Amino acid sequence: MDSDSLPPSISLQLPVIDFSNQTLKPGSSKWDEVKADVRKALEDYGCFEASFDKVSVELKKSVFEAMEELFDLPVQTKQRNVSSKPFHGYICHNLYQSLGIDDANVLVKVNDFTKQLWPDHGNKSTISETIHRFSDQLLELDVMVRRMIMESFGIEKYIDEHLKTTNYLFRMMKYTTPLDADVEETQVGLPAHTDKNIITILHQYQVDGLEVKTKDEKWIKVKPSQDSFVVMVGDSLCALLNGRLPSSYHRVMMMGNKTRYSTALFSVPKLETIIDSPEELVDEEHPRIFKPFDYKDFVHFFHTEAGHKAQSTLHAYAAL
Ligand SMILES: O=C(O)CCC(=O)C(=O)O
Ligand SMILES: [Fe+2]
Repeated sequence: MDSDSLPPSISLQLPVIDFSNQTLKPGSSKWDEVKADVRKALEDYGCFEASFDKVSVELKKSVFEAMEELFDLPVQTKQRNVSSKPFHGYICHNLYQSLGIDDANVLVKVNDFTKQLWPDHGNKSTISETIHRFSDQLLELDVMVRRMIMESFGIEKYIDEHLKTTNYLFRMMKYTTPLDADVEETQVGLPAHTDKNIITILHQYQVDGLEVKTKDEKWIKVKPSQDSFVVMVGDSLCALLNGRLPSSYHRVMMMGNKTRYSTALFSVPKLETIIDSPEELVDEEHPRIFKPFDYKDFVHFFHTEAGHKAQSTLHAYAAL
């Protein structure tokens, strides 16, 4: 049987790393300890669960309520969530719907999004503030993880330059199964894929469904938890690191007829950015694996037939 159609193993669990320590500052011994755990977890799984209490339970609840209100809008209204960038706006296929906000850490941009959906706006600025605050707090986790990874591979001198070449896309997802779905039946919410960006930070609201694949082709079911976020390596980070960290292969499987909500903060290379691993990561033991590429062309390739068919878009597109 093709491993993509296998059910998840019940005994496996992702590593959990604690980011709640308020004194987690670069250079501290705690920082170095967490950095080593991050590197190990990402080498082994391409992802881990971060417990991060900076985002309060109340804020998560407000984001959830905002999502309920947003997805309850008529389809024609949701379709006003458009973007000049490909696949950044409203998407709907099968069980999956998603709304996207580019530069969600910039309040004006989040307000533009809510104004697209509610032109007379009214009191919707509270929704913008909620989404902005949530993205802004998660951004701290993204930057900490990226700094740790770059330090760990001895390329921290590039961090400022690297951070300047990326921005943040926030996506809200709703998965709806048919009301009459059999409670025992499993349906594909989102087919197995790797993300194309740098880092993805996912949160699932109460209803599970996220599964990640291990190196030996087993699926791990990620249990939703109040204060944990799943941090994943995307293809662009894998390429930047000359393949030293694998990107996470994951999918969403839906059981029964529960509606599922999730959010994702993606750090994404700006469209014209060239992804190229620094010389420090290339030597005899680690020959260059990928040709330098323009992120825009890579995403474009992903949306071609060859890109969709490939088991690894990154290898099909950029392997030397
Ligand atoms: O909904 C989820 O938990 C996963 C979403 C996802 O993988 C994606 O948007 O790339
Ligand atoms: Fe994904």
